[in-house]
Amino acid sequence: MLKIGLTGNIGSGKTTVAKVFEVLGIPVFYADAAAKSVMVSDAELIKGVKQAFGSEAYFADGALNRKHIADIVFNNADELARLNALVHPAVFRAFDEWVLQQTKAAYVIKEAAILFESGSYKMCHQTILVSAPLEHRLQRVMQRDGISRVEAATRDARQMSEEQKSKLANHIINNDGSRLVIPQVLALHQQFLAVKA
Ligand SMILES: CC(C)(COP(=O)(O)OP(=O)(O)OC[C@H]1O[C@@H](n2cnc3c(N)ncnc32)[C@H](O)[C@@H]1O)[C@@H](O)C(=O)NCCC(=O)NCCS
Ligand SMILES: Nc1ncnc2c1ncn2[C@@H]1O[C@H](COP(=O)(O)OP(=O)(O)OP(=O)(O)O)[C@@H](O)[C@H]1O
Repeated sequence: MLKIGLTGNIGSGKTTVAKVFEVLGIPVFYADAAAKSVMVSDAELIKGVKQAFGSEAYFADGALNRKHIADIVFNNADELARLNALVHPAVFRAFDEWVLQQTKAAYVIKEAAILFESGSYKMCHQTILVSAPLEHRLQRVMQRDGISRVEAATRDARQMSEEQKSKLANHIINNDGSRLVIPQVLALHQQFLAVKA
C-alpha cells in the first residue's frame, strides 16, 4: 500500500488539506487523534503518563487533562521527549493495524503534526508539507483554539522549522492564501494514482 505522510507546522492547514483528500475517497489516519485515543485506552500507556506527569494528567472520569500535560511539555523539551517516547510507539502500532484494513484504497494518507520530528516519515513512501507563513499560522490557531499568541508561538518553537521540513518533504502545498489549495491537492492525487497504476 502506498503511504503518503502529510504534515505542516501548527496552524498550517494540514487537517484542512487532509479533509480534501478524504473527499476524494482517500483514507486518512489522523496521528494526533490516534495519540489522544491511545492515551485514554491503553492501560500501560495511561500508567506511564500518570507516572511521568502525575495523576492530574487524567480527570476523575478518565478523560485526558490536555491542558495540564500541554503546560508541562510545551514549556520543556525534555518533558516533551518523555511524552513522545511513551506515546509514539503506540501510535505507530495503531497506524500499522489501520493500514492493513484499508484494502480497497488506492493509497493512504498519514496526517501527523510531527511526521519529521518523530521519524515516522521514514515509514511513508512520499511526504507532503503544508506551508504557510508564521504570522498566518499564529492568527489561525489563536482564532481556532482561543489561545494566546505566546502559547501558539511556544508550540511552534517546539517543532522543526518549516525551512528544515521543506528540505525533507517530497511535495509542498502552499497555503499562504496566494494559491487555491484544492487544485494543488488534485494535482498530487493524480500523481499518487499514477504511482499505484
Ligand atoms: C500535549 C497534548 C495533550 C496537548 O493537547 P492539545 O489538545 O492541547 O493540543 P493538540 O494535540 O491539538 O496539539 C496542537 C498542536 O501542538 C503541536 N503538538 C502536539 N504534539 C506535539 C509534539 N509531541 N511535539 C511537537 N508539537 C506537538 C502540533 O502542532 C499540534 O497540532 C497533546 O498534544 C499530546 O498528547 N501530544 C503528544 C502526542 C503526540 O505526539 N501527538 C502528535 C502526533 S503523534
Ligand atoms: N487557506 C485557508 N484560508 C482560511 N483559513 C484557513 C485556511 N487553511 C486553514 N484555515 C483555518 O486555519 C485553522 C488551522 O487549520 P488546520 O486546523 O487545518 O491546521 P493544522 O495544520 O491541522 O493545525 P494544528 O497543527 O494546530 O492541528 C483552521 O481553523 C482552518 O479552518
